[in-house]
Amino acid sequence: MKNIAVSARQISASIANASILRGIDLDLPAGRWTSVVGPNGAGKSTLLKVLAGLLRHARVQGRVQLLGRALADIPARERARQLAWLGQNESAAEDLPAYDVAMLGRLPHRAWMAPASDADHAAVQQALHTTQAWDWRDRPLSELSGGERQRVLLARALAVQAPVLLMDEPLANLDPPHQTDWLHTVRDLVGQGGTVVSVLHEVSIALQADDMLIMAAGGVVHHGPCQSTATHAALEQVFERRIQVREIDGLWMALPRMER
Ligand SMILES: Nc1ncnc2c1ncn2[C@@H]1O[C@H](COP(=O)(O)OP(=O)(O)OP(=O)(O)O)[C@@H](O)[C@H]1O
Repeated sequence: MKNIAVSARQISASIANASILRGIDLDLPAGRWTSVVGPNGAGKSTLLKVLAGLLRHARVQGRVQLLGRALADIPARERARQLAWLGQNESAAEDLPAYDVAMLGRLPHRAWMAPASDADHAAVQQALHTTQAWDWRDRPLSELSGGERQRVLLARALAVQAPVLLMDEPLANLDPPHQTDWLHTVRDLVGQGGTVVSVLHEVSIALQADDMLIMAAGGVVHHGPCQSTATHAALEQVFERRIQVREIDGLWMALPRMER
């Protein structure tokens, strides 16, 4: 049987009496990258927040397990070591230098008020080099461009060195070469046994994942391998056949469908 990193049973969520997620069941295998795609408003970000235990202002029903334990039973610090999070349009400590922002990812590893250890500095340095954000480590977050800022926030998530990494639109503001770098970073993490779940609007990048979770109207309409024709058909369907999935140079890509 596959090792399951994150599982959800009968997840429903409502905010201000509006139903946002409806009866979601899923098992996300460990050591794989799952991309979550679907139209605007489908509930992707909400689902990711539920999986991370971050949806406090909503009424959430159902059960989430992280690495075989009920998420609600895992103490906050331990959870923060096991599950790293990169949110969408996240506000962060804007006045802090990039290095210190990335160091925030090490907080779950540090004793209260303890100085950063050699291991903490090594993790932060490695993360900032991985996202190519090392050169502006001394600059405050508020002075960075959108893409530079995103790479620092990604470094913060990587610095946690958690076995499970959830990311909501991690490619926001990243230029194409850094999108490719992100792809390689995720592949490396998964190659080392990590589990990555990412909400993506860049469908061609999402198709490079191992598995794809396709959402619409608060539910999961398909969950399967990115290579499978059933996944490609579900993808074209959920986007109203306004995209088409094609193989180019051995890679599955989503292209706009030009005929109307
Ligand atoms: N705080 C909130 N109050 C009311 N409705 C909300 C709130 N947050 C989300 N929603 C609604 O829940 C639905 C799902 O939102 P969610 O952000 O999860 O969608 P999404 O699939 O991530 O969308 P997008 O692709 O546009 O980012 C949307 O209709 C949204 O308007």
